[in-house]
Amino acid sequence: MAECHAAVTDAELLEWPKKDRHRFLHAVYRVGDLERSIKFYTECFGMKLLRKRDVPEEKYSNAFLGYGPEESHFVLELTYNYGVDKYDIGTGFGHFAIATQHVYKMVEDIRAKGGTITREPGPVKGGTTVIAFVKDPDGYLFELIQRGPTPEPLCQVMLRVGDLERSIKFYEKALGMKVVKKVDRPEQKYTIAMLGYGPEEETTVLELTYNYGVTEYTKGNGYAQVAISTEDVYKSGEVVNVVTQELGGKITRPPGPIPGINTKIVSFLDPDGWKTVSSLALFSNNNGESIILAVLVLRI
Ligand SMILES: C[C@@H](O)C(=O)SC[C@H](NC(=O)CC[C@H](N)C(=O)O)C(=O)NCC(=O)O
Repeated sequence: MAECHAAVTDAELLEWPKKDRHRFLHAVYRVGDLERSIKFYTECFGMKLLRKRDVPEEKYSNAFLGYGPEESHFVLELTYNYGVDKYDIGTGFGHFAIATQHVYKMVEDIRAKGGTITREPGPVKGGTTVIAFVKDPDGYLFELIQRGPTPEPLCQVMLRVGDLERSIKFYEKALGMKVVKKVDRPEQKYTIAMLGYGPEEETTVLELTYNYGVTEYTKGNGYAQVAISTEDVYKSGEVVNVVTQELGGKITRPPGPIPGINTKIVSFLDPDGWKTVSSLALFSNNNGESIILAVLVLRI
């Protein structure tokens, strides 16, 4: 009887992420020289510096960059830890992607400014979309993708996973994401799934890549996390608890406030060992009014 009751409760709980208001908020990663990164992202990628903050008591600074305000756009949160000028990016993190109408021109402009092009512009192997890859000053890769005009140029976070179907189930169940595209390229021996909350041409997606036969990657210590909004961090924590029991992963920080600031978080590991956190943030609703939502943060 008790088991039956628990099953019903879990089933009801798993409905919550489908109703929740999720969106990709920001990605956090560590850089060795904040001013160098700001110069590169503003001059080479055309991003705006949205804000900076220094936290001397904890010996770090942040810079927030992107193509629009944090209240409505996905942004990059760069962290500089005092005195640390180098990070290991690992093999699991893939890239961030920028959608542009002009990949060839953007590449030439970046090259002229001294940027490193690691993959020249041209159709993706096995497909037709024109892409290029650029390495930032810390070694993080940015894929440039040729597309029409988009409200969200910062369009992908690519992570490699060891079992794509398991990961898809995890992100669908725990975070209410949907598979918006799946591509298998047997010739190139990989499958990718784009997961998110809307069409990939309009909103940021999580691109999960499965390379045939590869189940393990290193995490490094550079890339940190992606933040996803939720209206109720406690309910989301309960959902994650259920999902991790079924699919793997675990909660690493239970839902609750961060001392001293008006932010609530929960953190968890996904089945590949990517971590998750949650917090509170300001957003604008469809009427342009500011509202407060809780935030889930995926972290590796
Ligand atoms: C448009 C969309 O299909 C892409 O851009 S996919 C990009 C493609 N991805 C991979 O190859 C993933 C597997 C790879 N082994 C990895 O782990 O990164 C890519 O990067 N293609 C490179 C190319 O030169 O076309």
